[in-house]
Amino acid sequence: METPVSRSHPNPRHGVRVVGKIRPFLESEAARSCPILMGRSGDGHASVFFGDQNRGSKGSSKLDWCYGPEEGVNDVFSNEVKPLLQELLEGRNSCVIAYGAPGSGKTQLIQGTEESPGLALLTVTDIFPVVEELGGSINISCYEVYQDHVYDLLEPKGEVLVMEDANQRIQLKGLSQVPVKSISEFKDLFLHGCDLKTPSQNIANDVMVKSHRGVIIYVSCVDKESKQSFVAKINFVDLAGYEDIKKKHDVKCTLAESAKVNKSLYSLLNVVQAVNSNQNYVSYRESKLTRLLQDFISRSTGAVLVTCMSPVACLDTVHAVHLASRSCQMVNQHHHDSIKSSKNASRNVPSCSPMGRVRELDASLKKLDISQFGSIEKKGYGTPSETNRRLQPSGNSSRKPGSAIHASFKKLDMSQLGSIEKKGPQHLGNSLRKPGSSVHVSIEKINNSSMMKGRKLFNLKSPCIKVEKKICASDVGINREPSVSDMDVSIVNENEHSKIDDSGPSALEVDAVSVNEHNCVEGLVGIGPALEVDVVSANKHNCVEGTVDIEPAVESKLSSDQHDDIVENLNHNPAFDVAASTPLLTDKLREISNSLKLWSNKPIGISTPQDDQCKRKLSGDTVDPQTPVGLHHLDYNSRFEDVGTPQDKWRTRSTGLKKSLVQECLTYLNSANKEELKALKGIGEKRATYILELREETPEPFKDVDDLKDLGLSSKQIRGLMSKILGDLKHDFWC
Ligand SMILES: Nc1ncnc2c1ncn2[C@@H]1O[C@H](COP(=O)(O)OP(=O)(O)OP(=O)(O)O)[C@@H](O)[C@H]1O
Repeated sequence: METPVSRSHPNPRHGVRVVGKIRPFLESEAARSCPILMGRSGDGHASVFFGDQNRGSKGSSKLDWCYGPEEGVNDVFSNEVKPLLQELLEGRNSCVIAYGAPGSGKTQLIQGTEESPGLALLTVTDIFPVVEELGGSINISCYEVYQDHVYDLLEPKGEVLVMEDANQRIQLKGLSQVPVKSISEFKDLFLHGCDLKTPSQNIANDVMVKSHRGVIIYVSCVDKESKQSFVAKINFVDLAGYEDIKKKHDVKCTLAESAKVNKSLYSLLNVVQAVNSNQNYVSYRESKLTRLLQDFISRSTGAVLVTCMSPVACLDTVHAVHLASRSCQMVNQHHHDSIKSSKNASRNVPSCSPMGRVRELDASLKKLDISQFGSIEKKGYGTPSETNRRLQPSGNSSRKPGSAIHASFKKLDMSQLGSIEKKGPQHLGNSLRKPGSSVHVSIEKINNSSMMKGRKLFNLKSPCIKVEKKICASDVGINREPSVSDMDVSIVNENEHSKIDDSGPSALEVDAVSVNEHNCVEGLVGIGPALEVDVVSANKHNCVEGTVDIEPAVESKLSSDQHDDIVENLNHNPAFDVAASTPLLTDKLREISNSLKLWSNKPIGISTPQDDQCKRKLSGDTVDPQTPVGLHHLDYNSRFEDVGTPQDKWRTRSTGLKKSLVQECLTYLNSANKEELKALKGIGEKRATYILELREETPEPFKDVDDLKDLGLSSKQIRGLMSKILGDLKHDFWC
């Protein structure tokens, strides 16, 4: 273990720091080999190494910082928690989360013991005198999240409801707040009061359960300067242990229980990642845990997620740290910057739209350290140097301001999980392009059966080329900042190997394209109405990896055999195993599969003007791609209206129909009067009154089906409720 390096404090402390803490060896572990090692850099970051035997699942992970076994809880407190307390006393919420595999020291870190206090007790000890001096007070709540339900640990009653008020603050209805008048009172309540039989144990009949537990410390004070009173809170969360549910299972808790725990942990890490990469949409609603933490984890609050590790590497720990690593600030900083510039460059799709959200979520995948997915690297591709040689530009590489970029992506081999190779770059010389001229990006996706292709010409009021990495500015010589927002390509990062072309009519659109130093295209690529490639990123071997989402084809359709082949390939791709522990990727794979199914189900009656060209390209001829003529005039409706059986049309529309029916139900619940509400299945006097109360706080409290869970309704009850509403609507319609 190396000597500690002093850690830099980001200032101000916003977002979530993801740090590691390796606990000391226990007696039983001392004799064992394969310790976890760490390295810390002078610029305030750390890497955790897992040793040779874990190399298969990636030998190291980056974190925002890491504390070694020789460092105590006090070190974590002074470096990570103290800066948050400063903010707490100024009225800002914050949060400290202990995450990790079972037995990694989470409870010891958060709760500790009388002799060796954890972070929560150290916090109260630290702030108590200050709050007293300010004439303020401290209250606490202790809770447990078990199977996506929240329970009070200090005054156990029914379930605690997690709700959002009119100011979009989270209210924990039914969670008691107990005043604490001294540090010893806090100790009694926190260390001993919560150790009685918990609600989850009651539910599970005394069986050992896996649940998240937390203590919220509320500080009520009067601001010295403004003389205004405020309540700020800090939440200490001891998460249930992350466990690979595929391995031989602990008989004490069920598989379903572990799966639920992992799901909530994934959703938490997704939230942390979204916050740290400054995404517009943060999926707090994914689980009760994230909903509960909504007020504590945001860009405007400070938080720290401590990834606890046993000192001996085991697979659960390795996976837990890898997952944490993708959410850390350091890993997401670049992505944050690129999203920011992407937003500046502006696109037609507003980021708050569902598609925008999907794209932002997908974009986050790109910032995964791709070597995590080493197993999906395209084999036989040559070393980076070989690749570079092959990709040397053949023409004059100098580029003038305003010149055009032609990024051509060829060969989408679905069996490689959507690997896209940028082949045969050619420079078209000093193709001058003035502001207002166009960029032609051609996207071509060809698998063995020449699936599809398409391209986009988009107009630029000014060049939108951003120079990055190893690009020599004099070589490129292009304006670095787009000055006009009217452009379809948000970011184009190019290097000296990029190819230029500025011909062809408009057909498809591309969101963001970047080229890394190995001449690989990476970024977020959305291709208009015809195709959809969400995330593409490149690894160091010049292979593009990521998630590819393909929307209904325009030019050709997959036969069911082709579809099965692709799904089969995806299923047999070693990456799929890795994906199982990487929720976003798994979700995307599911989406790919669904999209492909949908696709193969739809007969598309569009002629395939590019067929010949596809064939020519497959046969190896280098031909500049041509935009499908008139493709952009077609919208989905016109494409599907005149083709297929009524059943096909129904399938095409049913998703939209379902969504609108759900929306109808929510609108009904947001507007029905008390009597109408009470006439619904599952809604009695109490719930109807409660809904009306909610409406007073927020005019439309139900925006999502998940919101109905806040009424304490089970999924079955929600289905019954919706059936009743829809039944009534149907009745009204026919009468
Ligand atoms: N800093 C430490 N110093 C000494 N022992 C420690 C330390 N941290 C943890 N331990 C010991 O390691 C063991 C596991 O710790 P702990 O119960 O905190 O893990 P956990 O991650 O909360 O486990 P679980 O997920 O099963 O609740 C305990 O025996 C604890 O005493």
